[in-house]
Amino acid sequence: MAPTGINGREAPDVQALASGGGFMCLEQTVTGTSDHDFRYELLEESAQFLLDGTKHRPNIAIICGSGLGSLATELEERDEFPYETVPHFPVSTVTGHAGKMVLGLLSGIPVMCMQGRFHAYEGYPLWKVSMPVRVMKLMGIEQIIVTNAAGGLNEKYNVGDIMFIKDHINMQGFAGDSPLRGRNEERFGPRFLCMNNAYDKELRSLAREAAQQLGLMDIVKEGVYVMLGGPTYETVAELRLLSILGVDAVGMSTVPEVIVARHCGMKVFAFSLITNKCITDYETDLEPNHAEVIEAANARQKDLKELVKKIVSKMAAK
Ligand SMILES: O=P(O)(O)O[C@@H]1C[C@H](O)[C@@H](CO)O1
Ligand SMILES: Nc1nc2[nH]cnc2c(=O)[nH]1
Repeated sequence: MAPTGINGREAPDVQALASGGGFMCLEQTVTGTSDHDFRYELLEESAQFLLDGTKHRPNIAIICGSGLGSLATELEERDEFPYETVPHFPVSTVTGHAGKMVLGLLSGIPVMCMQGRFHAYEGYPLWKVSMPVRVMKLMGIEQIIVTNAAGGLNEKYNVGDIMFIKDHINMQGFAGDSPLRGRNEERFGPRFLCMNNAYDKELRSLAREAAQQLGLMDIVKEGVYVMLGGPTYETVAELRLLSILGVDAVGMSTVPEVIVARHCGMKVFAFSLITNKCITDYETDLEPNHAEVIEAANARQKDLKELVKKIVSKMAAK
C-alpha cells in the first residue's frame, strides 16, 4: 500500500521527483496545492492536439488581454479551440476573456491567439497561468506579443493610451514566487535567467514604426508595468508606493507569461492599454471597476487591431 502523506493524501514519491520522473514542484506536491502535473510530455500532448487540429504553423503568438480578445476575430481561416477541449489546459473564468486558442491568418501571416488568459487571482499558481506559453513554444512560436489592460499610474497617461512595456517589476518575485519555481526543465531553458533585456528592443522599435505609420504616436507611451495579484484594485497608499518605485502602469497579468517566454528563448513585445487612471488621492468618489476596463478596451479596439496587424507584418518580414 502507498504510504499516506499530509491530509491523508498519497505521499509523493520524492525519489522519483528528485530524479526527474515528474515535473511537479516538490513543494506543491507536498502541500497538495497542485492539481496538475506539468511534465514536458503533457505539454507536448497539448501542443500536438492543437497542431493536429489545424494546418497553420505560426511563428508568432498574441496573448489578448481584458477586452482585447476581438483581435482574434480578425484572423482568417480560423481554427478555434476552447480551452476546455485542449488536454491539460486550465479554463478562463474572467468576463472579457473568451477562453479559446485561435489559429489563423492575420494579413496573410499565420498567428496564434490566446483569446483570454489565466490569472493568479482565479486561483491558478503562476506556472499554470503561464503554461500555455510553453505549449506555444512546443508548437513553434518564437515571437510573442503580450497585451493587457492596465491602470495608468503615470500622471501623463490618459485612458486609451497604449503603453509599450519597456520593463516590469515582478512583485511576486519579491515575495519568493515565480512561474519558474520548482525543478528546472532544461529542455525549455536555464535555471537562472537574466531579465534585463526581457522586452526586445528591436520589436519595440518595429512597433514604434508601426504606430508612426498609423498616426498613433500621440497615444503611444513607453513605460514600466507592475503585476499585482489582484483581484482587488489598489489602495491610494499602494499606488503612491508604486509611483515612488517608478511604475507607470498597474495590472494583474503579463509578468509570469513574459518570464516563461524568455525562459524558453522567445522574443517578447508587450503593451498595456490604459483603461483607467489610477486614483492616487483620497478626495474623490471615483472607483475603478472592470466594466470601465472593458469599455475603454472596446473604445480603442479598432486602433489596436490595426496596430497589431502592422506589428505582426513587420515581425514576419524581419
Ligand atoms: O488580463 P488583463 O491583465 O488584461 O486584465 C486586467 C487585469 C484584470 O484581469 C482585469 C481587471 O479589470 O483587467
Ligand atoms: N491592478 C490593476 N489592474 C488593472 N487592470 C485594469 N486596470 C487596472 C488597475 O487599475 N489596477
